[in-house]
Amino acid sequence: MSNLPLRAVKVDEGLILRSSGDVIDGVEIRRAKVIPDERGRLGEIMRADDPWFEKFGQVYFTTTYPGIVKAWHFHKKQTDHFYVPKGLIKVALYDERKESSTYGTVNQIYLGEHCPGLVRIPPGIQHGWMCVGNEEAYIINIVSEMYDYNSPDEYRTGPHDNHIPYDWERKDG
Ligand SMILES: Cc1cn([C@H]2C[C@H](O)[C@@H](COP(=O)(O)OP(=O)(O)O[C@H]3O[C@@H](C)C(=O)[C@@H](O)[C@H]3O)O2)c(=O)[nH]c1=O
Repeated sequence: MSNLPLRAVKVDEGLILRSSGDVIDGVEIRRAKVIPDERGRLGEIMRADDPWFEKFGQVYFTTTYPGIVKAWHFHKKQTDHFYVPKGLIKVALYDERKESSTYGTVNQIYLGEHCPGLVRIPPGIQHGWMCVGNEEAYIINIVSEMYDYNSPDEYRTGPHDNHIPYDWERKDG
């Protein structure tokens, strides 16, 4: 499948979404507050009175080594919220919900310690990321469901050879 062309759309201060159309219906993206001082940094991620907050399933971290792609995944029940405190990733999303107003749309956004932000991904959206920095990236995922060891809500498609109109190749310029 050939790539869909992506154009830049500013979604919040300092966060540029690249999209083949609109922001995917149900996806939310925002800049996150980081407060530095002479001792280090403190970053807010999510709180119980957050308009995005639905319910608590679990929080976990996962990491990715430079150049590695973790994709494509989607969930039938689970909503994900990604935050990247260390390193840099490009997150790609593809809406393959046939009933969606943004069906067929690709979104891509960079998240990392220099562009702190939170991305909310509802069920049914194909998603994944590539570590594009030169150090291991740390991803915190706040999810609405607990991981079911016997029957994970994880549906996977290979990262490169697939029906999704997006490729992970670096774009030099
Ligand atoms: C989530 C989870 C996984 N695991 C296990 C399953 C597996 O053996 C190992 C690694 O899990 P995964 O292969 O799912 O890890 P990973 O590929 O890093 O998973 C993540 O990928 C990105 C792209 C996403 O979108 C996330 O939703 C998440 O699925 O950890 C747990 O034991 N407990 C958990 O809570």
